[in-house]
Amino acid sequence: MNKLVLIRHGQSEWNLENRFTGWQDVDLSEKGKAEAVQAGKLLAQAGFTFDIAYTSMLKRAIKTLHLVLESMDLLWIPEVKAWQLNERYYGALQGLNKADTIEKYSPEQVLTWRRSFTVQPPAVTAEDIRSPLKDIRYAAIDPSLLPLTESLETMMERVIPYYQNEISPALKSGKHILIAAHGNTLRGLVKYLDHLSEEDIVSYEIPTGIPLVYEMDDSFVPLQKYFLHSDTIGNTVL
Ligand SMILES: O=C(O)[C@@H](CO)OP(=O)(O)O
Repeated sequence: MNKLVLIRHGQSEWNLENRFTGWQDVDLSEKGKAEAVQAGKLLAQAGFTFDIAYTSMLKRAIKTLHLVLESMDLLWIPEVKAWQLNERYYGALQGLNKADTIEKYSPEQVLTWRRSFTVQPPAVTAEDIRSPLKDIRYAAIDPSLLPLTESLETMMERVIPYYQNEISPALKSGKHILIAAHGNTLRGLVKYLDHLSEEDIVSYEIPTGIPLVYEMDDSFVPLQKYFLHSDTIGNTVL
């Protein structure tokens, strides 16, 4: 049985403050750190091990990965940081409070910005302080690839090719893989792996800091998936 483990970062400071985050590089909250440590303990207890890990260029995912690996005594494994695994770029909404934004526009408008497959939130300008073009960590990347806003659909245009070209070959070579990323990055990956429709993915949510385990057949077709909670251990089917 081939397994692939995905984990959304633990609760971030802006999850806690209910703010649109996207590519803003906010830290984990204390609860988020504890979630990551607990996830690592559960993975170790359930007998998981990893040969390589993939994460984004944002510290909430990187720190989650490190806390998980530290809990598993696997800090030594190779890790790859890829901007393609960054959270969906939330454009000009980044930094705003979600409840205030509902008040200012409407619940329907905010829901559309948050969960529509195709609608992009308002873009930032290239000069905006939040623009990836202003961020040194993306300086080596072709600027035409860097987003100023993204829908789930356009985000998947970077996430899925990265999965197909980098992660899937490693999986097929027999490596045990952990991906520590973000709510929407992982929603996009789940949509791809499970062939979900645009309608189905709208209501699919991924909690912070809970490992999502894919079991795959010999052709790496997903057979089933489950969240690893303490009560899941010993009972791997949800
Ligand atoms: O703010 C964000 O970047 C994301 C994830 O926290 O929020 P949402 O749930 O609205 O996609």
